[in-house]
Amino acid sequence: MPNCINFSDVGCRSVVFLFCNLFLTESMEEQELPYTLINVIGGLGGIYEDHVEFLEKHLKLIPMKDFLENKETLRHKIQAVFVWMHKPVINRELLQTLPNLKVIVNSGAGIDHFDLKLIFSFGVKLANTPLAVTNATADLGMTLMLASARRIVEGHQISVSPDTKHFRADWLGEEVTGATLGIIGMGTIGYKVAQRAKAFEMKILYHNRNRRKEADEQAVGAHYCHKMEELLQQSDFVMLVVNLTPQTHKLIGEKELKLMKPTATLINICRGQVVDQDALVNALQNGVIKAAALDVTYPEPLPRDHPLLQLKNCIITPHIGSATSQTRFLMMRNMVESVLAAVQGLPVPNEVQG
Ligand SMILES: O=CC(=O)O
Repeated sequence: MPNCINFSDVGCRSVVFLFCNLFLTESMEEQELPYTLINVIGGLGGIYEDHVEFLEKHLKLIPMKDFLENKETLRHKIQAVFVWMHKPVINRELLQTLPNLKVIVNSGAGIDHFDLKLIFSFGVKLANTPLAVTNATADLGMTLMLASARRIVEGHQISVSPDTKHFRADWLGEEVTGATLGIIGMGTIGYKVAQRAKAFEMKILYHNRNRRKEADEQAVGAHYCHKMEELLQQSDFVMLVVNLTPQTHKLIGEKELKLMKPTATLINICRGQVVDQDALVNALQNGVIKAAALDVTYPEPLPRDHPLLQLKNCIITPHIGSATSQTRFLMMRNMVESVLAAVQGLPVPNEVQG
């Protein structure tokens, strides 16, 4: 029975697919498609083409533009809001406008862009897609670490440059194999990073609010650092994988960067605001640390004249942790599944607890 599935216990992507299939097939037959407001700009233009058929089979999608043009007719019908990629504007006014709203579903794991107290005060549920994004995001963390260590972006630029004199025998990167990786935030994604780093024979340190079970630590050979300072001082690569909360806002600032080795690299795959960006620019310009590799910044994208974009020792990707076709499709399916469960009054998979 779909309402018996505890998705938080499901570790295997294929099992999630299987259960989703059962759930979606049953619910489709029994229910009128739920009216779902979707935060895309202009028609369904912000949705991947190969998602549209699936989405329209299960949900009656109302793009924001259509909603705004026919607010009075639609507002009582909307049961769900589908927040796809863009930062949503879920504010009091919208919540007041939608009296029958049951659930907001968010693509991705991070929910720092929602006012949870406000949403829950309207009796509305919130669901995200934390399981779907773990592998792709951990893969990107490894990609950034390797790309930075081996200077892949510079290497590419040299290779495509018309000036062949750019090839230099003394052009060297750093070895990842055997180096020390400090993971700050050992949730599901942090742990996936550790599993991958183990295969690179890295020494793994981690800092987390709660220490992991001994068996988890042993499985990846990770050593717990109660004090983050200890991890910063010892690591060759420091990877940030925390949720953005008031406690983690600018967690890494001038003081923390100074604790890092001058040969170390900072990798950020969580949220830009976890790092004091001005302090990072200063550290990269003055050799306080060797390099940075960032999938996240603030704002996103950075203004074209931002100093981080001028630095050779900083590589930046445009917040693409979950951006693989497989993961994005799974996220979308998980979100549909949460909408269908909520409108049927069933336990909502991936529901964020208040
Ligand atoms: O940023 C990506 C996510 O929140 O999953």
